[in-house]
Amino acid sequence: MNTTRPNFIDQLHNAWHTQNSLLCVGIDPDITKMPAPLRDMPAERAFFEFGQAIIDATAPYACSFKPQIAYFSAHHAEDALQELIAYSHKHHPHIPVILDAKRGDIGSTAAQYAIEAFERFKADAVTVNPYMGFDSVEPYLAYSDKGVIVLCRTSNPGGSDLQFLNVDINGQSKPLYQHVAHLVANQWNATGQCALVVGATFPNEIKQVRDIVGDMPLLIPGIGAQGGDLAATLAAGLNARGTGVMINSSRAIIYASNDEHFAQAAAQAAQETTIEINRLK
Ligand SMILES: O=C(O)c1cc(=O)[nH]c(=O)n1[C@@H]1O[C@H](COP(=O)(O)O)[C@@H](O)[C@H]1O
Repeated sequence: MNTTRPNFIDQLHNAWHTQNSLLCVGIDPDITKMPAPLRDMPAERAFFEFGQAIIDATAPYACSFKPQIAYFSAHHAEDALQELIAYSHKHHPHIPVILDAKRGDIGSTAAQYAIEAFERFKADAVTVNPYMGFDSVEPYLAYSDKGVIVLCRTSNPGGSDLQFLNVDINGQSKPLYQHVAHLVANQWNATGQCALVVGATFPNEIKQVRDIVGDMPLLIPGIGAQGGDLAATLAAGLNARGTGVMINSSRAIIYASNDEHFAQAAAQAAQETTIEINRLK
């Protein structure tokens, strides 16, 4: 369970300040959107080269990286993901890497997923689904220096199917996502390693969550390709210190261009997004 990486929450606070950035660069490699020379390579090699170029190009503008595991595992490219995270740790050690896996299962299986995230991939944090309750999240919390980022109010339209249902807690009715925010803030986060996912497509709900969780970090996907409102998101999500958020953008940055200058285009998109975030905050 030992790792030489610093504690995720400390890394994040450090990156917010030293990088002057609240931008999380999402790494969702899709071979069909890559430049021609990469499309012609075996997936494993293409994913690593693409990811490496994106990481190097966007590192000056990022507070975190978030590779999405499905893009790799769907194409038998988990080794490329592992290599990419090792590359990021080596060349950009001050930038935390979040493994977006959205895991959720009974404790014994969750323990294996935790090994996968933290020992195999050596991620600094992982996204998890709270639907199966506390014992499904506990195995990740056993890694005390790692971040555990719990889905709360997701960015997709279907998130409302369950997360918006009212639940009765001690005679008080509230939407399920608010109950998740309360649970994580008041019970699951005893070790201070938790964060929550809230979508930029729902700024009103981000505000509700921020009011419940105090300064807890929020991972906020949904700007860029999903059309979330950046200004409203920042107004709702920043904590009292003007930080507290990882504003994720994936496709709008990594596919800013699909010609041979894709990395330069990604750097420019990341820089512009960071400048815009800093202007609005
Ligand atoms: O946990 C996530 O990262 C996540 C949660 C959520 O509610 N919505 C959401 O889009 N995501 C992820 O964030 C990324 C968004 O990508 P773009 O829409 O291309 O910026 C994808 O990797 C999604 O899987």
